[in-house]
Amino acid sequence: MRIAVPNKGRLHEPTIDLLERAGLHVVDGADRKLYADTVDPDVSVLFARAADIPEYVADGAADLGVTGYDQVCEADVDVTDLLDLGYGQCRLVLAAPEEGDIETPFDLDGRTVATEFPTITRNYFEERNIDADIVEVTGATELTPHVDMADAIVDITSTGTTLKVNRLAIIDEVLKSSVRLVARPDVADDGKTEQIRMAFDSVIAAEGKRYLMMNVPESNLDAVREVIPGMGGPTVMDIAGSDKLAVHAVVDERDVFETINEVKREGASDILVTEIERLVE
Ligand SMILES: Nc1ncnc2c1ncn2[C@@H]1O[C@H](COP(=O)(O)OP(=O)(O)OP(=O)(O)O)[C@@H](O)[C@H]1O
Ligand SMILES: O=P(O)(O)OC[C@H]1O[C@H](OP(=O)(O)OP(=O)(O)O)[C@H](O)[C@@H]1O
Ligand SMILES: [Mg+2]
Repeated sequence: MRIAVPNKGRLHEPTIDLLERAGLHVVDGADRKLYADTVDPDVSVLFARAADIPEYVADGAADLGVTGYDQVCEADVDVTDLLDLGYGQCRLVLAAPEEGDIETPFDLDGRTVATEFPTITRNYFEERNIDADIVEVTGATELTPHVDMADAIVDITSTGTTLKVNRLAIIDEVLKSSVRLVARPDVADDGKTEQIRMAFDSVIAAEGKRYLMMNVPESNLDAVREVIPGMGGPTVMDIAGSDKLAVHAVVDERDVFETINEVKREGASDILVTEIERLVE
């Protein structure tokens, strides 16, 4: 099974990090290498541009791919969206100069729109019966309205800083995006694919969770149970030679502070908090 992952850009590092945490450590993935093995002999990695990944998966150069949903839509190929990986969150928006006369998408009838996403943009205007002229650019899209190349743009925004600096206002949201795990349809139901999807899913499930361990006098167990917001209730174990019980629970990171104070009040001691790498439900 070969997974295509971004070779550079903002999605590269978080994707390598995700592979690591999912237990698919990349072996000898030196800079500029095209392929690398992972610790799993059945899984290798292909490094490619984020924009090329959907095509590579559809064509069979890779079986699975990790890339932005915007790139999946733009490529317009037949791949199956298996899992939202949660990072790389951004929006594709239609934007025009703040001081201009464009206030709605319909003001772009007979006008020009520059974008790195011509397919998505064309579909957007066609669905609304707006006859806009699409100009494809490969970067610095935000500049085009200021050099008379376009009347508006369709581009990515997340914090909004780039639009603001370039005095552009959002007219409409075209698409919401985040990074996805995609598969070629013929391997989407494969056992190995499911293993990889589950491994990624377990990493996402563990995010923002902590593992809480403590010792509790047997007589206080019910009171401690009451205050632990853990998933599916805590695990309770006997401690040999002690009248205390070991209580373990998975708790939301934001509840840890409050929970520790409460269980201490109910007689818990030797409290340990650890990070969770993966959580398979
Ligand atoms: N500002 C942003 N915030 C969040 N996600 C973003 C942002 N810009 C891009 N992305 C996501 O990351 C993907 C790849 O963008 P990135 O800029 O890393 O690649 P690239 O532009 O192909 O790389 P490069 O510019 O180095 O050639 C986009 O398709 C989108 O899904
Ligand atoms: O809303 P913001 O937080 O300002 O982000 C938006 C910017 O981020 C992306 O560019 P990137 O930084 O990837 O540079 P690039 O044009 O070289 O790809 C995108 O093309 C926008 O220009
Ligand atoms: Mg970019």
